[in-house]
Amino acid sequence: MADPPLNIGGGSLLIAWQLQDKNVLIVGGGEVASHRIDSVLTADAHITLVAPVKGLHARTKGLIDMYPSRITYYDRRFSGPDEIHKMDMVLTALDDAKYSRDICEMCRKARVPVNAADIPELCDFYFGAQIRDGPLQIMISTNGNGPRMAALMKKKIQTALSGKEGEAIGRVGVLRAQLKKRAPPLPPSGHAPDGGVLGRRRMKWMSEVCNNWELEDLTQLDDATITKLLDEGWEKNVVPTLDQLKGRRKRRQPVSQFSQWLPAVGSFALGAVCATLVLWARKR
Ligand SMILES: C[C@@]1(CC(=O)O)c2cc3[nH]c(cc4nc(cc5[nH]c(cc(n2)[C@H]1CCC(=O)O)[C@@](C)(CC(=O)O)[C@@H]5CCC(=O)O)C(CC(=O)O)=C4CCC(=O)O)c(CCC(=O)O)c3CC(=O)O
Ligand SMILES: NC(=O)C1=CN([C@@H]2O[C@H](COP(=O)(O)OP(=O)(O)OC[C@H]3O[C@@H](n4cnc5c(N)ncnc54)[C@H](O)[C@@H]3O)[C@@H](O)[C@H]2O)C=CC1
Repeated sequence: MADPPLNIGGGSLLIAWQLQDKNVLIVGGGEVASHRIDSVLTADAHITLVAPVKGLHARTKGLIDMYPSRITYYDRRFSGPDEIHKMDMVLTALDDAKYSRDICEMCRKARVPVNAADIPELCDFYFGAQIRDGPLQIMISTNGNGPRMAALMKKKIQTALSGKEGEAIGRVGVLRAQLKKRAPPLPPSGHAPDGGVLGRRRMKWMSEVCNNWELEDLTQLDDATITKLLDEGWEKNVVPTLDQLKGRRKRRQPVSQFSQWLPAVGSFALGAVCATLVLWARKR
């Protein structure tokens, strides 16, 4: 095994926090709060939003109207620690740093994780620039150094993506779920009778499918093709290609312009050499 790195530390923990059906309190209703609402709704949590109506940004207003069953809105100022206790997370986006500070303190006492958009040093976690394509979620963080730089890095990364990744990953998710049904990770007893041999074979096979298949081919994994891949691949312990599964001949590699013209150019050159030799021989 490789040695552990020497200069470890100085970063933050990058995790995909599961918030389904959890309660998130957002204090403040400006533009920053509106983007917090987007992020929290994407994670399927329930939002309690506390902000006086006169300070609401149009975007925030729109979201409150659009998702009445997912956002419980209170037209008032934050009222105190009682608002925090039942929360799984608190986000403040206020124009009043003193207030943000007080709320952070209350959260710390109640051991509720908190992010204050205007006070990085009091945040338990930071937001980042996000790229989302279905199940693919990429977060770019500069760890508080340059939020605008995170937005610029996002644009760079976006240009490197084809747009097919989310769909391909979604289909891999369905394949994995079907495979786990055929070869369950653990029996109800919680103890693998074969010492984990099946589990290791399952993971190796799954990794090989991801490694060997083109992204484009993975997007073609409809339900019927998944069943076929499991029958003819997993059950026989091989990883067939999409072409093999569909009974197609291997697709030809695209030929370059040059190799396409090579035979014609070659024949012409050979003809020219022969003609020159004949003429030269006649002259002599
Ligand atoms: C620490 C952090 C806390 C947190 O918010 O979690 C934080 C803090 C602060 N941001 C401030 C300003 C700006 N923030 C942005 C933009 C974004 N800020 C985001 C995250 C974070 N911002 C966290 C660190 C993330 C990291 O380091 O990677 C992004 C990535 C995600 C998001 O907010 O959802 C989102 C881009 C998303 C996208 O475009 O995709 C822009 C540019 C713009 O709006 O285009 C500016 C103006 C230019 C500038 O200052 O750089 C100020 C006021 C500073 C002041 O008053 O001078 C503070 C407070 C302070 O630093 O004191
Ligand atoms: N982290 C980030 O990405 C960024 C953070 N910021 C910071 O985020 C904060 C919010 O920015 P904006 O949304 O543009 O501000 P904003 O001024 O548009 O909104 C502030 C909101 O807080 C509400 N508010 C004020 N006191 C309140 C209280 N006691 N209880 C409930 N609600 C209250 C106001 O009614 C308003 O809705 C600012 O401090 C700003 O400096 C700004 C840009 C980016």
